[in-house]
Amino acid sequence: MFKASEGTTPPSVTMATDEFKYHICCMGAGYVGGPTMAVIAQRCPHIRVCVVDISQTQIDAWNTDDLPIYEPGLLEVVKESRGRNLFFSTDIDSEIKRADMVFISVNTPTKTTGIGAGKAANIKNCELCARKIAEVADTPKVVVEKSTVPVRTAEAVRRVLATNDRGVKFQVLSNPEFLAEGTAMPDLQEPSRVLIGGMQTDAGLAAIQELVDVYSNWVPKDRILATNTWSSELSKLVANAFLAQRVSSINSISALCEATDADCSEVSRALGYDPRIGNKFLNASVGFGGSCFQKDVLNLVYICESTGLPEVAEYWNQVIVMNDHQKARFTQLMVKRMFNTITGKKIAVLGFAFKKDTGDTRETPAVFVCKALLEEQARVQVYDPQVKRSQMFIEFDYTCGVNKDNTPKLEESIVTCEDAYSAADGAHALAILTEWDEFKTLDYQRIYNNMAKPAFVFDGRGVVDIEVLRKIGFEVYCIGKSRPKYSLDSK
Ligand SMILES: NC(=O)C1=CN([C@@H]2O[C@H](COP(=O)(O)OP(=O)(O)OC[C@H]3O[C@@H](n4cnc5c(N)ncnc54)[C@H](O)[C@@H]3O)[C@@H](O)[C@H]2O)C=CC1
Ligand SMILES: O=C(O)[C@H]1O[C@H](OP(=O)(O)OP(=O)(O)OC[C@H]2O[C@@H](n3ccc(=O)[nH]c3=O)[C@H](O)[C@@H]2O)[C@H](O)[C@@H](O)[C@@H]1O
Repeated sequence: MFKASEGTTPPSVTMATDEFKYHICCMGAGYVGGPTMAVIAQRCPHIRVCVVDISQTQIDAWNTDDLPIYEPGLLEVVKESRGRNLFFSTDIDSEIKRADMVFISVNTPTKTTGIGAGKAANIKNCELCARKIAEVADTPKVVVEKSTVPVRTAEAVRRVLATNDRGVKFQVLSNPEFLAEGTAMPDLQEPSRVLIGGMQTDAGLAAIQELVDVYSNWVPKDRILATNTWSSELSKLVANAFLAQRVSSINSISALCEATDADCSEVSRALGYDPRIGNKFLNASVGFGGSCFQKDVLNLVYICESTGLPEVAEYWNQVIVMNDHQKARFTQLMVKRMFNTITGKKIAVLGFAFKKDTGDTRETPAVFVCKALLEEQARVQVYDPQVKRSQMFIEFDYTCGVNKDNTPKLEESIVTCEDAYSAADGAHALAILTEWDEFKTLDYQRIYNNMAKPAFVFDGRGVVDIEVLRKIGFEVYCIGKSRPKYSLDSK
């Protein structure tokens, strides 16, 4: 395979498909497949990259400027290469046939039924991709697991690929993705590391080198780590488990800070100066969300249980227990502080996405908090700059099983608003559930003037300046910070 650095002329806009000497196909045009391939296409103009998906709607959106996902900087990168060497298509068979390398970047959600339900990852989509490749391939291919999968999934992928009846040779690599949503573009353009696992045979090592040659078009060599397949697959699960564990650890301490008048951000600051601990990922919050932390930790728990390691499984399960506790603790605090009843009260929810700079709502803490507020018969007025109303209802149903069939008043109890000010209008409390930058600079005096009194703020993201808001007149509660003392305090 050749590289741009070897003096190849970058292709012109009009380069025909068969003029490209190397073809990549990526199965799955989601949060990972789309951005990852956009960056490969941008950094390797000599490679033709095609992202395929079974969803026509998803592919159609990738072919417009209204991309199916919101990610800062993504549209610019897509526009640079789309139609040149980056394509989005539902013609899966043709693109697999043409490809030298096929990435599998499909969703691997937690199983909801059957063996391992609620814990094990469902790799059905990965297997279906492998079956499709086996069915249509008539030339050798390197198949790359980009999806996060249970350790030893490559073994299954290999066996499925071996069912190809034309004697085609495949190599299977593990190349897990470490991007975080909201920062996907810088994470892909300057990755902390690229991990590639493969068989330690001549053919396996050659396949690893083929993928190294793609990444080394822009990633420094010392950040490309080659290893064996199983270590690579497992490292991805462990990386997410360590990150999630860190959030649960600091969240557990946030509860202790609130009980002792210590300040959790000061504790984080003190910890962060120790280079062995590091200062990242120490922000206490209403709980972690996102499509992967819970899924991957539970998958690790399941793998430990299935390999006869119940103590190890229980250790990691506590990360989830603490996260569930943190989400529940937040709403319990709201109800308690608002005189033990929020029935009929209006609560402004600021932020619905699982973190800032994304429109992704999968496993967002906001859905759990809103569900609890609805159970208390509050009226919820939500504002999020990137989440559409329809998406919120999809999330209620998918994550919590709450829909208009079992909750007839759902649609009228959740009001979606154009901005934070209209959400707060007439509200008894603000609940800040996503750390969008714009929530830091809101005109809180204006908000206070239009709220019912006493006006409460429950900050689940450490966004507001507590002292400024208290001076305005708000009663402010912030995760990990000392609480104002009122007669309701038990201490
Ligand atoms: N979302 C994230 O930030 C990260 C996700 N991951 C992992 O990457 C994988 C993909 O995650 P996302 O991109 O978030 O998922 P996603 O749900 O956004 O996208 C997956 C796409 O695959 C498509 N698909 C499913 N089966 C298919 C098939 N047989 N053929 C073609 N397309 C098919 C779906 O239609 C969907 O568009 C998961 O294993 C996840 O754990 C890893 C790192 C970061
Ligand atoms: O496999 C994945 O899907 C990805 O999962 C995470 O990325 P992501 O979930 O997109 O976002 P994070 O920045 O990790 O945040 C996850 C959750 O933890 C929360 N969080 C994060 C950091 C922190 O200090 N406190 C905290 O509450 C965030 O608000 C968010 O809800 C990892 O950071 C990525 O490396 C990984 O590739």
